[in-house]
Amino acid sequence: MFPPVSEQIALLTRGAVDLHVKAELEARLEESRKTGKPLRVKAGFDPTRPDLHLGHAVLLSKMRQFQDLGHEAILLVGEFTAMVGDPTGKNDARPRLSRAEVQESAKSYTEQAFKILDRNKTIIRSNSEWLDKLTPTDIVELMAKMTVSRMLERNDFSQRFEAGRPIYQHEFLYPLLQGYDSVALGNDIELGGTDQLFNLLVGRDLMSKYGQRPQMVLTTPLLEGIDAKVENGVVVGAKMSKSADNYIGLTESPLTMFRKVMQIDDEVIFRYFELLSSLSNEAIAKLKADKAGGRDPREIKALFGKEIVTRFHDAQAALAAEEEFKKIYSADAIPDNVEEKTLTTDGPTLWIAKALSATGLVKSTGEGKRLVEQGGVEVDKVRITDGNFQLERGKKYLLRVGSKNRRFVYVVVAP
Ligand SMILES: Nc1ncnc2c1ncn2[C@@H]1O[C@H](COP(=O)(O)OP(=O)(O)OP(=O)(O)O)[C@@H](O)[C@H]1O
Repeated sequence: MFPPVSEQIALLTRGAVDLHVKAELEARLEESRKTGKPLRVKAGFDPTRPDLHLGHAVLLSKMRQFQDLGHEAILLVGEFTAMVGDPTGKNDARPRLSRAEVQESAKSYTEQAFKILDRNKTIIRSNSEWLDKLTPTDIVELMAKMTVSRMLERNDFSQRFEAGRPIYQHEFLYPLLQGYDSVALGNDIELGGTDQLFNLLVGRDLMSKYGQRPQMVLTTPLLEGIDAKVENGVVVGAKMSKSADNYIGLTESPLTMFRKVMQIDDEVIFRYFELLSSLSNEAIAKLKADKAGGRDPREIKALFGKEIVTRFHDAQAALAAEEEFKKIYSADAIPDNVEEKTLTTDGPTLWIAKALSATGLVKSTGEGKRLVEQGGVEVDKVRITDGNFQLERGKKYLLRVGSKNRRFVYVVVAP
């Protein structure tokens, strides 16, 4: 019932960063073919915020591959652990959430996960099922299985410790509780982003210490946010996350998704192709060569934008989003619904900075003047850089600010 092991390995290891135990994975896949028992694959998400984004899609897509090969996916909702707060990558302890907040987020995000996972082949479990029931004795036993020095091996903890920043006791509990989830589930493998490696390995250790067969661990790359850049050939930037506001959410509208894709750096877009596109490596290499050969990078980004909108909405929405985007944002396009405002002036003319601030395109005349001098303003499609530029009474002008997020207003200066 399962495809040959070599085929499964080829697919599952594509794009995986750490696979600690490739030989073990081969052996367990072999075993599952013999017994007909699927591997049980765990991935945990803490419902700290109600939305999933393309970064999460990297992990969920790997999970989906396991499902497509006939294995069993366990989507572990970290209801309990979200209240503790994962210290991974954090300089400070996270704010802790209430149960009601967590339950609300959990509902929306399991639904969103089914945009990628096969609903009929997914088991959803919440770690409140077992963690709520742990007694103080159980917790002492759990804590006795890990040393403080092992915890301090973790970069974010050791850095905080050395810098004299507080590490609270409950933060040490987090990896233990996440690991205990694996003990409770008895899964064969756990998936996570590379930032989760420490937590996943704690789970592996704990399973052995509780006398179970230890889980295998497979991590997937972290997708950088839409604000990432390339420096010396390397993608640099924070990982995509809601808190950094550099994300593309799985439920965002087709136009928003498409617009955000078009905002991505011309080089960084290839990272998105590699991690999320269904194009083959050869096809992606060809796009890179096209770009080097002078192909307009916007065309390449639009290909990715359409693929993503098609995946999370549909093909028709993707075409419509591209059309709409061109209308609003392409070089000379003026959108259909530009507002018109009539402004009055006491003098013979109206100062451009005043017009910009009166229409709300900028917050103050100071900001307006600066923006003009920096070249961020067009009047009737012509860029102006004179901070004292004047508009004449009785005339109508089209003002535009911004380059990526362009905004327009028609201004009529009252006679
Ligand atoms: N940008 C990303 N790219 C790839 N994987 C990601 C990304 N962000 C989160 N993940 C992975 O998704 C899983 C669930 O992450 P989770 O929802 O707990 O978010 P998180 O990493 O704690 O984000 P945040 O710090 O914004 O709350 C983890 O395995 C994590 O590594």
